Amino acid sequence: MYSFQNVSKGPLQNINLSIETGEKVIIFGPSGAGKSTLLHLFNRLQDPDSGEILFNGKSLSSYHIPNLRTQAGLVMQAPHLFPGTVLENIKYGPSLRGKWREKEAEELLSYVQLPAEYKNRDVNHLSGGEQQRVSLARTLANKPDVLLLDEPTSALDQHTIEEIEEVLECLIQENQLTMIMVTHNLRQAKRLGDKGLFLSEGEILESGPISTMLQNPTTESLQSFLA
Ligand SMILES: Nc1ncnc2c1ncn2[C@@H]1O[C@H](COP(=O)(O)OP(=O)(O)OP(=O)(O)O)[C@@H](O)[C@H]1O
Repeated sequence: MYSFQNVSKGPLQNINLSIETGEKVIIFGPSGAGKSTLLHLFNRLQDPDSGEILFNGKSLSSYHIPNLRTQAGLVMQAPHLFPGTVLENIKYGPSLRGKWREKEAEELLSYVQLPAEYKNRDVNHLSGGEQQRVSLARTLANKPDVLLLDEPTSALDQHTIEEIEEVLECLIQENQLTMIMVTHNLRQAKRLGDKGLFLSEGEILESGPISTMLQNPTTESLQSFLA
């Protein structure tokens, strides 16, 4: 699905990686390693300084950016909702493309485990966890193939983190999404991911099955990061 060939950008040096359809990839590592920069390359929030990225066999730079961002939807740490109701936020993307059916609202809300009557609520009156669910529903409304998650639960309390993780697990499985997530939460990495990329000072120092990486790190850098 994705192939990075000698990609450099800002802090990132010579990144080579491949991600297959349906994989659940965790990007983790110390603060400032370049994790967000790497995530932003997947839907062209940033473009490489050098090297090439292929998406489904075609150069990422040849994609029409709005179409690409519909296919590869990003959910950020703090939900960026615009003022208005839950429904207005959710239907915005598909309405622009003339692809909105009113009955989808309830389905989307049920995916993120919010009651149907929430559709008429003002987003400014929702809790942080509820806003993050609406943010997820808004991304899902575009029917993405890839979900890009940038520390989606870091602003939430433990109970809400677990609820959002459950939502993510279900919707990724039901919609057979490819997930690429940056997280500092290693328990979350193990719960939601199957492949890990350990990034330090702009380089991928270790990759493989996430549970193996966390249990038996092979590089000294990962060992000391986990210690
Ligand atoms: N285009 C760029 N050119 C030069 N430096 C950059 C560029 N983009 C980001 N940086 C710098 O690279 C460093 C890594 O940024 P990034 O946000 O990707 O790290 P991170 O691993 O996500 O960090 P954190 O865990 O703290 O969020 C930062 O110091 C940032 O200022």
